[in-house]
Amino acid sequence: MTQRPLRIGTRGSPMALAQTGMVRDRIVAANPGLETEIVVITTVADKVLDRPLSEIGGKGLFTKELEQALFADQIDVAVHSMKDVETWLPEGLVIACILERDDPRDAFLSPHAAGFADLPEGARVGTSSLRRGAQVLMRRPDLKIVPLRGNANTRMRKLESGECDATLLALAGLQRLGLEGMARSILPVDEMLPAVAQGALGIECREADADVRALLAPVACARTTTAIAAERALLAELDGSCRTPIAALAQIDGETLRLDGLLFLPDGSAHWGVSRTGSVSDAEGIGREAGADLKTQAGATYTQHLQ
Ligand SMILES: NCc1[nH]cc(CCC(=O)O)c1CC(=O)O
Repeated sequence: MTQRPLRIGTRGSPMALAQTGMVRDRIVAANPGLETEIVVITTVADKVLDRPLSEIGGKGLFTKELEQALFADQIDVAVHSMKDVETWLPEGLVIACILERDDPRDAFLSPHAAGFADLPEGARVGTSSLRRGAQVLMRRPDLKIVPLRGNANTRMRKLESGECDATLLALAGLQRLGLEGMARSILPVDEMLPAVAQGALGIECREADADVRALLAPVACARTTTAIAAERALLAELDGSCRTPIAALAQIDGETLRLDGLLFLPDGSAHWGVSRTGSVSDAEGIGREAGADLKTQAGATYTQHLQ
């Protein structure tokens, strides 16, 4: 057992602080009497707020500084939205634990409309997510996608002030902020397939830190871990950059895992889809095959525009 408090690293956005508080409570519930300390770390994604993340480029914009703090022994664990975690982790770090997934769907927010069907022709949808933008344009090519950055609270403020007519946010994030009432509707996954790992929280730590891993083990959710393994295997196979709009969702029913994946051109003018079912014991294999299938379908378009 570690004697000093468990130092829990997190970004400082309201959503990150809310979810880290929830994760801390789960860790303490599983390890009664454990002392903890929340350590706020600022990341590139928190500093650069005027440009889409896909333009800033590189990976790990939400995670790099937290990982540096793990290596520097300033924190013992880092709490992440698994959606923000890079496909490949740096040598020496592991996602030791993935918690039970919250609702993976996206919510629709607008002062004027209850859903896409209510938006007038040419209305502005604020999102800097290529995945969301592409799926909006697939169904409503008349809508205009406008960039909208900042944390969830900032984006809601920009929506209120009229920078756009509607926006999309992860329902799980709204719930963690206690703001699910802001959702005018929840988009079904066959209309808006979520990002890989959306709604799942993970805890990263030093691979060799057996004491810390023992503290985290009881809060892990096996079913979510399996679903995320399939989705992340799909992502790894595509080796997507931040400029690659990809969506994927694994759903588990008993011993059967179903993985749906979509790859898009950012303007929504083309998309490729895959749906595979198999045994939960083959989650990663299903993900790899689904990713390879998408890559083959997109062919030259993939290497030219999406890689
Ligand atoms: N890109 C930032 C981000 N990372 C994770 C979430 C949502 C929470 C989650 O998926 O766990 C969000 C905000 C959003 O997409 O609305």
